[in-house]
Amino acid sequence: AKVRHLKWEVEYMHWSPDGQEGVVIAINGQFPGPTIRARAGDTLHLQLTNKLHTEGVVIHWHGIRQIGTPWADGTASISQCAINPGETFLYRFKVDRAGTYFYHGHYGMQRSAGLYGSLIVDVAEGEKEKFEYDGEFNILLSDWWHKGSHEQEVDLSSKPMRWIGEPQSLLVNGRGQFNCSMAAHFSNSSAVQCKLRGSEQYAPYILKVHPNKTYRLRIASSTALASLNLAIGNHKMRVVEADGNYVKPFTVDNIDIYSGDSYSVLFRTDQSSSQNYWLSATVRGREPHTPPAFAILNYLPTSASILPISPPPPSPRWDDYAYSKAFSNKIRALPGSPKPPQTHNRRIVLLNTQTYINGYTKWSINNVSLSLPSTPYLGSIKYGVGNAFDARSPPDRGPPGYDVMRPAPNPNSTYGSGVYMLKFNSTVDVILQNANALKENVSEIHPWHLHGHDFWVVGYGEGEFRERDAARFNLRDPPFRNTAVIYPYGWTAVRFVADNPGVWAFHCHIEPHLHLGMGVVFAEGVDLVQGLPNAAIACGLTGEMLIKNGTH
Ligand SMILES: O=C1O[C@H]([C@@H](O)CO)C(O)=C1O
Repeated sequence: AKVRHLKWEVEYMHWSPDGQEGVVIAINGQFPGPTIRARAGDTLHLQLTNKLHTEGVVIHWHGIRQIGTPWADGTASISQCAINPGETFLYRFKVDRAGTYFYHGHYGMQRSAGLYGSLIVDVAEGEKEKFEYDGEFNILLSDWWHKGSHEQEVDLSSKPMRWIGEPQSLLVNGRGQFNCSMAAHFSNSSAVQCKLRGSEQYAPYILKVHPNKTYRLRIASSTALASLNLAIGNHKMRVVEADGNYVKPFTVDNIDIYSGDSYSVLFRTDQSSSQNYWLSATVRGREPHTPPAFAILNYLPTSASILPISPPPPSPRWDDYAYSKAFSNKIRALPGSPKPPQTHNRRIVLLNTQTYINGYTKWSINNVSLSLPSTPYLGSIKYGVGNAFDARSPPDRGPPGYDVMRPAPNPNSTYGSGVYMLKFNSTVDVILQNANALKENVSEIHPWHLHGHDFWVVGYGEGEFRERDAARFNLRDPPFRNTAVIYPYGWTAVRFVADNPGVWAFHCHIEPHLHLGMGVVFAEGVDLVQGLPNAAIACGLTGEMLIKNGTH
């Protein structure tokens, strides 16, 4: 195993992700940020310098569990103090398991501003993957708005809330087309055909393949909002990995991918090599106002500039939830994967509701809308600093008798910064309970992401979760993941072991929803945390503590 040294500078730059110029948060002048490639067991030693002139920054390593390094999780107000302009922070952590991961900003809405990139961990030297392939590609999916992220933050925090709406474009590896479509000739919209030379910042990503080979396609979604369906025209995909864990392989025409998810699929280049093919991503779960994203599967020696002659692959209707649920249900752990404990110590039901606080629109969990404290939890809990956050734990259940099928009779909630204190090494069930939003007959998809752990996705259900539903949990081959979706008016049950000392966010990965309070905070074994760097706690009340102790 190696120590990999990286030096990154984060700064705004002009960029045209979709043909219209805006500003993005770039890393070392790149958008998306550089792809990190390491081997399982390696340590990343990453010096991050904040070159944003007037705002802090942090980066979260999505899917990396940060075992023993909770201060490196990159969550502002939770694991560390935001890195101030001009400052350099050292992220040092182990990538302990091969898989497809990514990284992104976790402060305000910096992910929406384009702060993201891929993190690929190969198997350790001398080890073999559990499946074979001749080559691989990596795709990071995202969505893009023409309105800047700061204005979006203001819109969301206004009274009444101004919703950000649907993205203008979907991006594949940071590339999309807004002013034109590569598939205009197949569509009945007024889109004009793109005339691209290939050198544009928004030219499509090209996957160059040789015929009759097997390729691994790594896919991760860093979208701020959009749930997606991804397909490769005329090609089937065999799903082999989800969120850094092997799954029992299964073959499909297309996959659903929610924000925070990652997958590996294998595909065989068994089609005519005199043509190229579409790779497309379309919106699911929200009425689409965003055209599909395209990349080109280019069969060599055919020229990449020859557009596919077949229409883009069909995608399911945006509101065909049965289709999505069928896909979710196909995802099972590969035999030999970690098995869930057969019993639990605590069951927490998290009711997801859209609410008001003094007329401001919020998202709330058990009627509490997460409001992050100015002193990061990890330091304040470790050092027992008082009054850093709400001392009262948030509730383990929503209001009794709540009707998840209807708008709440009383839609008001309150702010909170309390923490779910989990007993170290205990087994925790969390039931994510969806409900009707503020408007009648509206309930949306929310992909929930857990930091510091993987969980077993042990069940999905419709309507309100009842204790007897637990008898149907899949404790035999549930997938081990870090992100799980809740479907409209449904519930999703996950189980995990609280065995990683630290303070961990668990939240909806839709960035505007998190910004509006849709998350909770778990803490376990914080007294066991070692080696908290001063730079991670040098703000707020822990910063004052450092000064008093003369360590500063
Ligand atoms: O948080 C959200 O707000 C809007 C809508 O509910 C109010 O405009 C929407 O679709 C969300 O996901």
